[in-house]
Amino acid sequence: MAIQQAFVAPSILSADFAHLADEAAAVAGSDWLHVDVMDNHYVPNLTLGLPVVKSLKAATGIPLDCHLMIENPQRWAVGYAEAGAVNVSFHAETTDDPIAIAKDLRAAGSMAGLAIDRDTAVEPYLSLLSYFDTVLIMTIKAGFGGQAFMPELLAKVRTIRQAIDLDDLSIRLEVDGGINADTIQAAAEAGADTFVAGSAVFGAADPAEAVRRLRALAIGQK
Ligand SMILES: O=C(CO)[C@H](O)[C@H](O)COP(=O)(O)O
Ligand SMILES: [Fe+2]
Repeated sequence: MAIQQAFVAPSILSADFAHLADEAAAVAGSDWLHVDVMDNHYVPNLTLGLPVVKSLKAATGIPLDCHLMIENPQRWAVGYAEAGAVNVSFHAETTDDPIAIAKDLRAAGSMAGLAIDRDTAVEPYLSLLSYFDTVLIMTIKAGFGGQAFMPELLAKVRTIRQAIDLDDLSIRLEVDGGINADTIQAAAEAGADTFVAGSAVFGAADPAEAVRRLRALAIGQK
């Protein structure tokens, strides 16, 4: 069944980490709140982990979309599901057994997400899609916010969209990196339905308005 509604997921990577509850409240109308977990191993950057996600879960009603940029996701991913995240994405590059992690995530009550980094092809994963509820295509190299969108990576979005539609799968197709008012329409046209935006939301004078504008652009209203 095709997903109809476009989701905008502000990334708290670009928020003020000393005031995360307030920052979440500033984007209360968002569909998901995107939480970038980085371990300084898979990516050369360090952000936050399970204790912060647990506290955020208690502080906001926005469903948490955890993007794990960490090694050894088989050890850690389920904890984020148990902490109440609606979706937990781990990187295909970090495991030899993505199916096992996906099954564990679903069993723990969250959606299972497969994230694909800039330099990774999607074709080897097409046969695994039924184990996943979301696919996150990086439109930058994972690791830092504020990077420029790479339109050539939308070819991967088109490939995944085709596979989802061919098999009538219920999968959210998420794009992450450099999404803003100038790039979101191209991502939507390629087939994305879920849009992560960090600097374009938390760098805006009015983050709530930025979310509304991005959603409207994604559904072609402006
Ligand atoms: O996963 C990420 C970085 O690895 C972030 O979600 C992403 O960078 C969002 O920030 P921006 O919209 O500023 O690019
Ligand atoms: Fe992310």
